[in-house]
Amino acid sequence: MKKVTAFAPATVANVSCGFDILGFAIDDLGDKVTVELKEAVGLTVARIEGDGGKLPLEADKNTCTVAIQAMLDALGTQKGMEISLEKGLPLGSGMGSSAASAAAALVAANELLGKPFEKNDLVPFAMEAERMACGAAHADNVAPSILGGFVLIRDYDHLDMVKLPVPKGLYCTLVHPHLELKTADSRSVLRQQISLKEATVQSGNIAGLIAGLYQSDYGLISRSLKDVIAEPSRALLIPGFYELREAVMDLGALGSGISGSGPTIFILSQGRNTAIQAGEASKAVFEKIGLGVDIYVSEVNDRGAYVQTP
Ligand SMILES: Nc1ncnc2c1ncn2[C@@H]1O[C@H](COP(=O)(O)OP(=O)(O)O)[C@@H](O)[C@H]1O
Ligand SMILES: N[C@@H](CCOP(=O)(O)O)C(=O)O
Repeated sequence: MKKVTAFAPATVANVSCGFDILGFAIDDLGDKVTVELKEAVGLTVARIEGDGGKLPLEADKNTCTVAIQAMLDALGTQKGMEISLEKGLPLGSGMGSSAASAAAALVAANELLGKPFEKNDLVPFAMEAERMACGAAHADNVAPSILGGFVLIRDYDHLDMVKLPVPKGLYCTLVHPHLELKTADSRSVLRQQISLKEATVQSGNIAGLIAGLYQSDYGLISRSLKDVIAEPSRALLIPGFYELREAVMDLGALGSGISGSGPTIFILSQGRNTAIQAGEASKAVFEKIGLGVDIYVSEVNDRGAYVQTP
């Protein structure tokens, strides 16, 4: 085998109360990466489609190649590989765009090398790509993009990751306003200190959300979708954020929050109908503001990144 293509999905990081420690994967929407073995040692990005010419071709600046290089370094080997990227995700969207490219590249390269790594082991390599792209090696996009489902990162020092159960009938609506927000920029607006009271509130909510997922307790999930750490600073960067919340809660959604670092907003609902209605209500909110939006409705994707058969 000389050439492998893999797909990796979009992700919602943080999920309100889980700043940097929780994320889940979305169906269908994502990036596709083809990796081809070459004689001459070195990694090259040959083609990128769907990025409007915005992404770097340099191997040390593209998340595909940075992630693969980290994997080759761990193997203590060098290879010749040519990468082609089909960008399915908008940049700086809060849907884990940089992460999906890295995840797809790693799954393709790992397959090409005869699978020296389990999927779990690929996560630290993708984190190196996140470090390069947004200044922090956070795993809450790359882990769910690679592994699928809801993934909790309990601890970064030992990269202790836990895949959580997904209640049947849980749907996500993604509302992507046509704005670009770089993760590095929306990390820079965060407060570096929080009070004891805020830490207590946030811990209660993350614990509640996880218990709610295990018990398929929609009421508990809904009550726990609150963020007192990142949302207060970041919501100011997203017009219509609070109006949207009011509109979707009125029609029975479980909750809404900033997807990753924004500007995309995620809404969780019990059942597809509510998720679709939440999307329509959100569109109306943004139409009033005069801002275009794309709406996606999806279940939680349990598969994560996978190799595509030709
Ligand atoms: N292959 C890639 N795909 C997406 N973004 C990349 C890629 N390589 C480098 N980047 C950089 O990562 C940044 C986008 O990532 P980020 O701000 O984290 O977006 P998102 O919020 O959608 O995850 C951009 O500055 C972009 O230049
Ligand atoms: N935990 C990170 C998640 C960033 O997600 P992205 O999709 O915006 O890259 C953060 O909140 O900064």
